[in-house]
Amino acid sequence: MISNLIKYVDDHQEEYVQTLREWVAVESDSSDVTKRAELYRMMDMVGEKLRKMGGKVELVDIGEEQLPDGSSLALPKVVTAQFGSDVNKPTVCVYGHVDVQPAQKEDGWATEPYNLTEINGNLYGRGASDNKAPVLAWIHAVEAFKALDMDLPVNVKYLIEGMEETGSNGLDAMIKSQKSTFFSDVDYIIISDCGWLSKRPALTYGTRGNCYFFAEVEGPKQDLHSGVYGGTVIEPMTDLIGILDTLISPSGTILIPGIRDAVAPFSDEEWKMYQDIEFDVESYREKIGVEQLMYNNKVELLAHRWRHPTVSIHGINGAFSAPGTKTVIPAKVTGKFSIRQVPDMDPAVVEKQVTDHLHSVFAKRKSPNKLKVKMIIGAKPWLADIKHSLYEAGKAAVKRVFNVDADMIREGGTIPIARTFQDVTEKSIIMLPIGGFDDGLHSQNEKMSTKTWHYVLMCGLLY
Ligand SMILES: CC(C)C[C@H](NC(=O)CN)C(=O)O
Repeated sequence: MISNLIKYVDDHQEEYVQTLREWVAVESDSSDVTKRAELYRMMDMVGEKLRKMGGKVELVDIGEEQLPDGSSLALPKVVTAQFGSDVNKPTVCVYGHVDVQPAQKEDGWATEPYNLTEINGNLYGRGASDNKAPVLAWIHAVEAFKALDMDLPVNVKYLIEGMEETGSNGLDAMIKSQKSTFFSDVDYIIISDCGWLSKRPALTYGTRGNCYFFAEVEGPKQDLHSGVYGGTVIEPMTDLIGILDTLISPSGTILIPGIRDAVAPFSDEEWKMYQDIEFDVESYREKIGVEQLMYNNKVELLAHRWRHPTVSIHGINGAFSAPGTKTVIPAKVTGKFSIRQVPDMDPAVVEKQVTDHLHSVFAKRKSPNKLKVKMIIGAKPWLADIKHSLYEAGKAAVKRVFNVDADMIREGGTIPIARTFQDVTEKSIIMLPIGGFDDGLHSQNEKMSTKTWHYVLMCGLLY
């Protein structure tokens, strides 16, 4: 009986928050190699949780990653688990990740990022929304059935990884190698690694891809005093900023030749769908805290967020960034930027276009410094068929829990493995967001609302 399940979930709220608190306390930052032990510990905790629920659990070794200094480091194991193997039932596989983006209190957090703190119905902590609470929601859904000794209506598998935030290293190969084993009986894949667009619940049918680049400019043997040497050497930082400035215009036009050639045209049907979505551009602007957006028209804004490519410059390694006034000329600097790409762009083509473009503009500078360009992540975009029965089931579950129709949305961010699931396993995927529109993913004060978490967990039960 669904009412027993809902009562069980209602009665276990405190326990759920406590488990999330324990998970958030683990600094499972996949981009920081010094935190790797924490990431290994996190994967063990996930395995343990699923094992205690009676699942058939494996921690799958996916090999090593090569670090820029030439050394190698073991990737965190991928946790797989299985609940039920009834051939008369469909099998769904829930994918999620438990690694997080970096976070420090000094970045401007109001609370300690790794100490889950509840304020006015929101749970603040790094990874609370991206993606620890959503992973736990799916675990708690099955746990409720098990605890009440109720038969699961479907067989459930889990695939939980620890490298999503750095491009899901090693996971492509694991999925390919397990196509005819772990994935052989999987009918559908569910991902809850995204957020709603507004206060309305949503279903997500597309994500952008991500090509992440390092552009390194190297000059003198060591850092130099700008008073002693300034004016006599061609500075790596000046070169780097010069070439980064040729990537995108102030109004957002990407300047890399050919980059938009493969972008699928924006159809009238899409235009109509975007037009029908309830979305207030002005509150979006206010929430971000900017005076002006690139587009004030709802359709154009959503289109540029979801289905046009863009360039973002993320940082410069080697640059002086402390609060003081060091007067240095850095000897070697690495610019980090990424291109969010959309159907039908291909990361291999983007890699060549970007590399050729940067070398060409650098050559024009006639600088004696050395430029190296490397693509670090090459994750493809993903798009689902919203007419698939998976989306019909999703819409029905949302309608039953929230009593409103789900917004059909796309995601500007990337879930690197989504497209691999689709291409390799040939199974259909649905994204059921368990994050609020204002959760602050990757940002300061990331949070999960207890209400959203609770209600979407119920959607999971009904799904
Ligand atoms: C390739 C990126 C690092 C992936 C990352 N994914 C998410 O945030 C999904 N929760 C992104 O920046 O989009």
